[in-house]
Amino acid sequence: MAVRFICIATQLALLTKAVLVALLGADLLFPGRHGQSGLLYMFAAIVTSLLCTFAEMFAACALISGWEEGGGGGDEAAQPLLDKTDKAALQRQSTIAMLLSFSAQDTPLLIVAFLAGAVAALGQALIPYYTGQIIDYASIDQSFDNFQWTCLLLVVVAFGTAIFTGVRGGLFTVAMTRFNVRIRTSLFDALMRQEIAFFTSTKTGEITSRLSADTTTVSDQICLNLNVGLRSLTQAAMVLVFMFKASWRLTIITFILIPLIILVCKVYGAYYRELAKAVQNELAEANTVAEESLSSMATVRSHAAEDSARAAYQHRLHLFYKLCLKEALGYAAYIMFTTFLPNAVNVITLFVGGNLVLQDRMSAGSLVSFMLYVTSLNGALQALADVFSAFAAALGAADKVIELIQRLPKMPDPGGLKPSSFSGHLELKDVEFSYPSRPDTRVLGGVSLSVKPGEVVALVGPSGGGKSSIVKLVERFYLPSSGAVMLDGRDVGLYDAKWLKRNVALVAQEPVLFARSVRRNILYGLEVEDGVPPEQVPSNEHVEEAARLANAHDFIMAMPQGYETDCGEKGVSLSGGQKQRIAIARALVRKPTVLLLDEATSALDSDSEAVVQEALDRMMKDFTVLVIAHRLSTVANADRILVIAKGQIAEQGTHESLAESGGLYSGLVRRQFSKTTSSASLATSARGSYVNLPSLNTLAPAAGPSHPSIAEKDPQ
Ligand SMILES: Nc1ncnc2c1ncn2[C@@H]1O[C@H](COP(=O)(O)OP(=O)(O)OP(=O)(O)O)[C@@H](O)[C@H]1O
Repeated sequence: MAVRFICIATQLALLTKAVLVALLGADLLFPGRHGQSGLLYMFAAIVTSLLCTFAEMFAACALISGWEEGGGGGDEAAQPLLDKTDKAALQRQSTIAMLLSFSAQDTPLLIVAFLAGAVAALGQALIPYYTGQIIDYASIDQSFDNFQWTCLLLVVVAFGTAIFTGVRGGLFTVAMTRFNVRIRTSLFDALMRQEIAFFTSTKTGEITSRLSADTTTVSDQICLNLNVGLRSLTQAAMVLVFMFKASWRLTIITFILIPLIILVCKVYGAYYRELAKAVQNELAEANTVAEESLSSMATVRSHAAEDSARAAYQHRLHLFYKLCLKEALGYAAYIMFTTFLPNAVNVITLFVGGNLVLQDRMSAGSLVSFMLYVTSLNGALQALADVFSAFAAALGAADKVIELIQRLPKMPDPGGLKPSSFSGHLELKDVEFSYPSRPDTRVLGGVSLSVKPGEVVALVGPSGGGKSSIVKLVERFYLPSSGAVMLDGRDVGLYDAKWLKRNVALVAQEPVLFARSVRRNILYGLEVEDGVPPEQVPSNEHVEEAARLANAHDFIMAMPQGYETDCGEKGVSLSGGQKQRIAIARALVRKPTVLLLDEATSALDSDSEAVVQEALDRMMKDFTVLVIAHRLSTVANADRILVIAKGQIAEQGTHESLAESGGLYSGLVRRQFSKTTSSASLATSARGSYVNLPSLNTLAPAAGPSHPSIAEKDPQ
């Protein structure tokens, strides 16, 4: 409301100013008819001009900083302006504060850059001044010495201006790069802090778009425009001083255009900001669609879904294109206006200035200087206008980046416990759990279990029963809705995160390797860069020992560069079985006390499975193990078996006791054996003597839900 009031007042002031300027113009064109009233008109016009300018600037700043977005309705006059800010407005202010704090670290650099810019601006203003003098010395005074001396001075000034302009540009580019690195690092740090649920509920394309496109927009646009903005502002200020010196009358005529330009910037800035936000969102959507297909190319290919993937991407690109067209139209209108404006100013100035020269109230050289000043001022103002709209676009992108940087993880920070002795007693006490993305679906309903040190406990049951969710809770990827997950009698959240991940190691269903050497993949999370003291980083011997235990050493040594062989992006250059064995070595090199095995062989073919399983069976003797198992041999060898169905422990006991109980487990075993007979005959005929035991959890219990086969679950 306050901003709107200022706008109305500005319009009234503009009207007053127009009348005053008209009177002043009459005085300039027809001297003497209005006596000394010209001076009075001039002062009045300056005062109103300044008022208009400040009012417009204030309104524009309010708009850009987001105050106005919270406005509208209610008893507005009774409330202070900031009381009416909504979430978006507060976000905008905190965005600006955060951006300033990012730049603050480069203050000395920016000060030097600004000073160099000020000197360059002075030089820019002196060039037209000396140009006018040269014309006067050559045409009116006909003084050859002065002419030559001023030409020399002009060369020196031009040279100095070029040097200081270069220094300013270089320093701002350095500041821009530092800002870029800082904002990306902060964003990446913030992402690393987020809870797992954030990554499952936010599309990866959206996150990477924030990290790549938006941070680039923010850093490039803000720094570049800060540079251009400061340069233009100092240039405009210097030029105005020289303009007044050349002719105060003409200066006032050109001065009337400043509020007009600011008004255009304000309207265009608001429009462009919204549009830029929409364009960025649309691009992020398109990226997400592309990424979904590209990251699952095998699935796309195996379903011959290339056309639908292309159509989905094209549809998104089309929406993006339409928005860009709208943006281009807005930009075209803006460019037309800002191109016409300087020419109009030139014509008016020439007309009035020519009259002043004819009336002997101004020299021809001063008029030439003045025309050059006007060109320079126009350039500076136009650059300021561009800066204004580019800032608006950058702030749109910055809002999203800063929002993400400031996002507080929805998991409490882990504690700092690092006990020197750890027996590995794992307990779940009456744990209830729902995923944050589906709070109404109860995944675990009051699960209590205890795995004693050195014990091997197998979790079996139908797909979707909640087995992996138990493992995720032990890993503290999520918090239980109620109940507690405990290690050695203490809540898992009390332990130091790094300590926990070293003592409780997970071998997941789908191992993920990174584009680095085999050795570094095994050492993942245990390097000096991870904050591990050098003496605690496992040695090469330890890495090889872990690889031997994981049945991985031989195939690693057979690779061209052994442990230094690059695994390729996501481990593409390795087979599923090889990746899984490296993942097992990665768990073993930590020398953990508790091992969590989440169907570590389910995604493998039977040959790989046999090798991996052998490694797992060997490991299980030495650790406290919670294993989600689908091989009968693993389950049968476990000290205890828990059958998890519909989020609860349906049965528990040893293989023998459960098999005889006639319950869910015995049904699973019976069905597995009946399948085994047919699988065995198939397997023996196809591959010799190895028998591929089918998955326990792919066999539906009589009363259990239907569930996909492993082949269906295979994410490819
Ligand atoms: N990230 C998630 N967000 C929401 N729901 C999930 C998530 N992960 C799993 N679920 C749901 O939780 C339930 C239990 O899943 P969970 O993976 O724990 O079962 P499981 O017994 O391990 O199954 P499987 O043997 O197929 O791996 C399922 O209904 C599943 O759809």
